[in-house]
Amino acid sequence: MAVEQADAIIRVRDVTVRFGATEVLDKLDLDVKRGEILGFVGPSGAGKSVLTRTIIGLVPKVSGQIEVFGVDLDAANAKERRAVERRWGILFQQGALFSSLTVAQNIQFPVREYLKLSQRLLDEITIAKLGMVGLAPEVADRFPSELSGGMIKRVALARALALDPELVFLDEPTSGLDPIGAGDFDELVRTLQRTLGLTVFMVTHDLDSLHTACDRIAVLGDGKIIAAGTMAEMKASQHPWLRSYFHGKRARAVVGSNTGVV
Ligand SMILES: Nc1ncnc2c1ncn2[C@@H]1O[C@H](COP(=O)(O)OP(=O)(O)OP(=O)(O)O)[C@@H](O)[C@H]1O
Repeated sequence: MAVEQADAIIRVRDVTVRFGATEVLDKLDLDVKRGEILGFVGPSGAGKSVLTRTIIGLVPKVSGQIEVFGVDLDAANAKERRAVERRWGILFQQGALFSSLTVAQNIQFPVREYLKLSQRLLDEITIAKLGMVGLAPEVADRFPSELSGGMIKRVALARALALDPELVFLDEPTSGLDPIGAGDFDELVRTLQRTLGLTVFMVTHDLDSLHTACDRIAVLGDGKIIAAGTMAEMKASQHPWLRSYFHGKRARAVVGSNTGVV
């Protein structure tokens, strides 16, 4: 395998996705590198969730190729595909916990799907994952309706980490959280990425997250990646959408708060 390919955990090439006559992704190319947190931004409705869902196989593409961990997911047989899926974790928008299951049952759900383990071991894994995301063991027996929004996000992250993935997809993980809760969550993602060596693909609208958590940013517009690079590169871009996003009123507020300037 070429070095270049080995370093791209996700490799998207020439991917087109349509719903009826509407083309959402148009021959899109994107690499997500090993060990990075990639922030994926773009206007509302641009297709960020669609790309995420296409990569994980929930949305069919018209054409193009997607490799994850060097495996072409179209060419893979069911067993090979399952082996790839076993190596990633997903936190969907809104947390998406099963409301009729306890926190423990939610976290154990993906583990049961792939592994046959004793209940004792499953309970140990649950407590360990809750600890990783900063939650006490007592939370295990609660139902999602008994949790705050921030706790739901943390439990959803614990579930995404249940199988010790190398790659995690986070779809707007800080949406609905207050700025302090969102900041804490960004810090948690950053710490986990560093300590576990995770690669993170994060769809976000949160400028704070882009500043504090992401190594690189990719911007989606008109069905393609219109820019990809560091925050400094995004800020230097003359592209109109990037200029208004990274230099607009909200962006100035974020930069101000990051530097302690009010
Ligand atoms: N299953 C579907 N059937 C038809 N159209 C769809 C489907 N899923 C998404 N779309 C359309 O694809 C476009 C992109 O949607 P998507 O949810 O990916 O946007 P997004 O960039 O994630 O937006 P947001 O930032 O608001 O979450 C939208 O126009 C949406 O209506």
